[in-house]
Amino acid sequence: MITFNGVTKRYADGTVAVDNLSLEVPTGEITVFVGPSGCGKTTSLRMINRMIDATGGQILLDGVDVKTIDPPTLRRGIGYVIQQAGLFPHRKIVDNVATVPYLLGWDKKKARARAMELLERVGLDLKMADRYPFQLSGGQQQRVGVARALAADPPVLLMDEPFSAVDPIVRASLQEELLRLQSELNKTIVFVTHDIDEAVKLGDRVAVLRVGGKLAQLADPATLLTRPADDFVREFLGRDRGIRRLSFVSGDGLRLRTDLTVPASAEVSSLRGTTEPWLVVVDEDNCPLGWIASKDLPESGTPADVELAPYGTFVKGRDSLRAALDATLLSPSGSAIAVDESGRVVGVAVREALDEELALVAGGVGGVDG
Ligand SMILES: Nc1ncnc2c1ncn2[C@@H]1O[C@H](COP(=O)(O)OP(=O)(O)OP(=O)(O)O)[C@@H](O)[C@H]1O
Repeated sequence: MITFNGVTKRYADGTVAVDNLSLEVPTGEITVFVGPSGCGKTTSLRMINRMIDATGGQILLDGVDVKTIDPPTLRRGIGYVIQQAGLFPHRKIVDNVATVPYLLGWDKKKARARAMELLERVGLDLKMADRYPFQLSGGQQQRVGVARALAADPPVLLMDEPFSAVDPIVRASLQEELLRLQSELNKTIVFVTHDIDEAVKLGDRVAVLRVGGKLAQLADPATLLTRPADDFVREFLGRDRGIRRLSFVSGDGLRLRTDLTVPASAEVSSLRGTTEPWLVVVDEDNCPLGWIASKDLPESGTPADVELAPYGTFVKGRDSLRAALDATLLSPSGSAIAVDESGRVVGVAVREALDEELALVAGGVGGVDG
């Protein structure tokens, strides 16, 4: 565990970048520092590995004041990832990743084997190993940066805006990759970003800082979105925090109907007279093909003869209520199709089911939070 105990950083010119910061970073979790530019996120992060020394208070690593540990020893147990990866341009990728093992005196073969294992782990093609950084895309370089930080298997990982220099799609995949890695590795991660969406996606806990390096709120994402501590946090979270909060509510509570599917090969005469306004047409594997309005059913033949309306799906057992709501908004029927991991229909959440669930969520919030 990392503990900030009344930590202050006053730079030589008098700027107070961090002011009496107290918080705990629990072992094996991702804690995100988020806040506007200049609020002291990077300074706070770098005081952990003593790239910057605090001018007041204490930072404890598993109960030991980091000031009592000499910086090289301290940093051996702390991986560090920065924006644009910060790779050595004149070293091959494999040697970049093996930097710390080399420094630790591992023999070259063992260090390179470890590097190759890590490249694979962060999802890079091993063909990249013998390239130089400039021969990789920004997203690939960022993966190398993560691999390098993990090379000596440090229990703590500091990440300073590691994904902010890549486009939104690559960024989303790097975030997914980090969550996947973390589910295997359980590192203690401190992650700095100015992007609140990234913070609530990645953080087990999110520390919102305000300019002057003061802690505005420390909470898990769902609590942060539901109960922002003050106007500053509320504004920083943005206007759609009610919707975003649904990302943290499972879609599993939705009541599903299983009587609304019809095979594409069905003889429609058997369906005429149905009182259901919309049905899901499925293929022979029970995967959805689209919605059909019962008023559009042909006189004879099959639903396959009709142009089907678009649909949205969510994966039961995995996706959030937000994904289910999104799925309803993609369907003229106003219902969301629930599928299993392989895309087969397991049921339909009709509008009333959504309403019931949303009412429960709103009820669960309770109290007045503005
Ligand atoms: N070496 C320095 N000397 C004086 N002031 C500094 C120094 N480094 C940072 N600062 C100031 O300390 C404050 C906090 O800076 P810091 O880089 O920690 O913020 P940040 O939240 O990481 O910002 P950003 O999101 O823009 O990177 C800022 O006002 C900055 O100008």
